[in-house]
Amino acid sequence: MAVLSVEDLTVAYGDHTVFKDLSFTVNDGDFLVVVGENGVGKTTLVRALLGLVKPKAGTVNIPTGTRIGYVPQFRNIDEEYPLSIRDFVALNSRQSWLPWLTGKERHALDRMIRITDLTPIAGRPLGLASGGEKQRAYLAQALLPAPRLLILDESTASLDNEMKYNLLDLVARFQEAGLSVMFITHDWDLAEHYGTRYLHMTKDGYSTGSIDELAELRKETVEC
Ligand SMILES: Nc1ncnc2c1ncn2[C@@H]1O[C@H](COP(=O)(O)OP(=O)(O)OP(=O)(O)O)[C@@H](O)[C@H]1O
Repeated sequence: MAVLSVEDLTVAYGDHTVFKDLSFTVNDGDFLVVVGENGVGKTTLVRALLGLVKPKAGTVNIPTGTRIGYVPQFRNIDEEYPLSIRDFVALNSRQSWLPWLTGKERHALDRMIRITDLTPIAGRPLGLASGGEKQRAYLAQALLPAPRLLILDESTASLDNEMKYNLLDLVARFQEAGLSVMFITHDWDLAEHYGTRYLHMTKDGYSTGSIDELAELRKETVEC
């Protein structure tokens, strides 16, 4: 079943059309990798999917009640940031109106912290965490409400290779359990390793298809 289907989507900032007539679908359990050069509109697409920019034309269809988790491209967390890793992850946990966490919420939080290997450092201020630890905390926060679709915008860009694979292995475990993933990246190796489908955006248009087709496309493309 489709978690997300985009039809003939056109987004512009003023007179500047970023992309035009874009159509693709993400089904349950898909790992869609979105690749393309700087400035082709990958982040703009995510913003349109999240309702942060209004499309000029076309539609974004997401079944009612679908939860979306989102890990953005940049976050400025400075060293003074006061929340612990645990409290930061917990910001996304409150499902009830109560000002404190219920037993069930606390249980889900502890479980997520464990799965994302944050237990030994959960009490540490987020601002003092390493880049990789921060990424795991952002991921844990996004996954806590059990989204059906997770959008990762360049979430591995600042990590070394081993950390990139660690983080995405974690994401892949959730995908095996049914999560759909949309991963924006410049890294075609990562895209081929984890993706099941691809969306390649260019200045002149786009293509989409299975991950095997991405491997073919890669041979013909200079940008990777
Ligand atoms: N708020 C805005 N107002 C006007 N133009 C914008 C705005 N945000 C982005 N743009 C422009 O839209 C185009 C697409 O930007 P976007 O950030 O979506 O590209 P991208 O593919 O994510 O790039 P990158 O890979 O460098 O992150 C760029 O030309 C950018 O300058």
